[in-house]
Amino acid sequence: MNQLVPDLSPLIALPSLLSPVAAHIQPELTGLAEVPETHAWPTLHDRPYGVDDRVPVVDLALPDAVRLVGRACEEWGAFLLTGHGVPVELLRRIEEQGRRLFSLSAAHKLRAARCDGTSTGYGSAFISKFFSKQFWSEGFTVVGSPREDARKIWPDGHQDFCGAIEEYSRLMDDLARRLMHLMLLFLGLSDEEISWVGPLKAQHEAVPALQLNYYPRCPEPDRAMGLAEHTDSSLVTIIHQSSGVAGLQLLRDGDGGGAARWVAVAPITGALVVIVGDLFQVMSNGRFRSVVHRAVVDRTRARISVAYFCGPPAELKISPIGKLMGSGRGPAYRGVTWPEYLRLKKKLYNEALASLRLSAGKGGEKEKLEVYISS
Ligand SMILES: C=C1C[C@]23C[C@@]1(O)CC[C@H]2[C@@]12CCC[C@@](C)(C(=O)O1)[C@H]2[C@@H]3C(=O)O
Ligand SMILES: O=C(O)CCC(=O)C(=O)O
Ligand SMILES: [Fe+2]
Repeated sequence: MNQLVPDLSPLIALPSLLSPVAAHIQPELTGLAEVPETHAWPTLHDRPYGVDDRVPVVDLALPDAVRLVGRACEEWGAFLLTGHGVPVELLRRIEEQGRRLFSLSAAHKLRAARCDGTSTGYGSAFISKFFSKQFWSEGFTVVGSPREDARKIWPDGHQDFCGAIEEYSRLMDDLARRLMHLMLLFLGLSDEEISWVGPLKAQHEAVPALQLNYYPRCPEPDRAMGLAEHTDSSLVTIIHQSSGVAGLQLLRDGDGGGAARWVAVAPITGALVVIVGDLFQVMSNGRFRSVVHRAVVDRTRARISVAYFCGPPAELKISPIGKLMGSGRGPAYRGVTWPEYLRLKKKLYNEALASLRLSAGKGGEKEKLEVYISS
């Protein structure tokens, strides 16, 4: 899929008009009879819907998982994953803890408000600052340990929440590494080429990043936006979504240059959603594309999603892998570290990836293979 840069001009907010903290504070949305003007999005249905498109479902337990994962990443930049081995009980637990958090009063949740200068805690997703309309959602961001923020909310009762987040992050990290291993095998790297960088992983641990999203039910779902279109900055993202409540949509390129369309990701019980992130697009020199996605809301049911962002260790520069460039082709992107890229994303939003692009002919000198995934 081409890197789609949406035309945000009608919705761009004048940041100076927003107070620094106001952007993170949501009015109580549950129970409103209509969508207030502050949350009414005029552009929700600007693109057609691909009602016949089916997001691929990949069973990780199948012997040809490498091909299935690789094809889905090439063609869609995302897929539904079954056979992943993550216990249903853990998915239930993390969702329950999410509901426990979001059902607290606004004042209670705001004890852990994400403020300017901090990147963790309770508030709207940071991309909300690029829009004049607010999202119909609330978020809770964890980077590293959840304990400090969770203690602000539950001085004595944070153990269950933190235990679930920590166990979930561990399992998601293992799964993300397994998936990236398959993705690199599909792209033509050998086990040895992937595993020689294993020791790097031990030296520099990647910091887990996780986002709990809560989308209250909405009286006018055609007017409200849960989470605006974006790509993820990660290498890969794994999402668990409430079963039976649809909301996640992928933007799919039109065939033969036709109009791009939104495709709904079915909320299949127990299936996780895997999304290719911007840093994998860089690492694969554009062979796998990060997919533009968004979340819409439901009239009768609230929805929860838990997104795990797998990124590289902070010190490691991610560059296009030499072997994937082919003879005569140079790197399409300059190398970047995860923290540097997150900063770019916060400044440039959906233009961050394009800002790394090297123009043709420039950057012929291949940067050294810098991947860290162990076998
Ligand atoms: C690791 C991260 C990815 C993320 C920024 C963050 O530091 C934690 C929150 C993540 C999230 C979730 C919602 C969409 C998104 C674009 C955003 O506003 O915050 C992503 C960020 C990202 O992928 O850049
Ligand atoms: O709610 C969803 O399914 C999408 C969440 C998402 O895209 C994100 O947290 O980055
Ligand atoms: Fe996302």
